[in-house]
Amino acid sequence: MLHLASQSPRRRQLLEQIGVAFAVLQVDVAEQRAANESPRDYVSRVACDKARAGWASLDHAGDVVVLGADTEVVLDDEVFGKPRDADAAAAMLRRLSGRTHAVISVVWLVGAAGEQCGSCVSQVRFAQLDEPTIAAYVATGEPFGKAGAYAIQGRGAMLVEHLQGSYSGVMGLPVFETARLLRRFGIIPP
Ligand SMILES: Cc1cn([C@H]2C[C@H](O)[C@@H](COP(=O)(O)OP(=O)(O)OP(=O)(O)O)O2)c(=O)[nH]c1=O
Repeated sequence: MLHLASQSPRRRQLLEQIGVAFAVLQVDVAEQRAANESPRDYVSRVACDKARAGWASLDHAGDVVVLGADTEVVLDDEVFGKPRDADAAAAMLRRLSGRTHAVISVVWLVGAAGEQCGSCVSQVRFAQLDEPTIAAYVATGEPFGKAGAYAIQGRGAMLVEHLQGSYSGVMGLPVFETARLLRRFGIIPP
């Protein structure tokens, strides 16, 4: 049985999209990048921490596999997590305006058979955003709870001029890489 160690509705939606049955686990993991930790290593560590915390919370009866994932926006080696308020959201969007940033998504599966990960890095180019556009977007409330203060699956799609990489990865769970892992763990057929 697959357990999703995530509160993200996007991750639930993407797993449902590929027809996988799963249960949701609540885990609480600190998201704090260490000094000298690369953005890629940071995202991977947090995703792994989520999966391990989920695994630790279960009694391991039966064939249990836990999925943890993390997604962050990276610009100039700076990691943009979820904005804490409207000012922080507007500041992130100002920084992303007219530039190309990376979205790193890492997924870990933890089970009795061991631990494995998959990852993807997408490049997203934002249109030039003026202040009224930023203010109107923040006022929709959509930036909250989203890394980089936007949602490509929502109104935020209007800000994205170009995407190279994985749409589902930007949304929070790279489906291709996730499916490959789920096959290896016997959750979906080969
Ligand atoms: C860039 C981008 C991010 N996001 C979301 C996906 C993730 O939910 C969130 C990044 O935060 P995460 O810390 O990866 O995930 P989370 O806090 O939502 O959920 P949990 O830790 O319980 O697994 O940003 C979008 O929905 N659309 C986007 O376009």
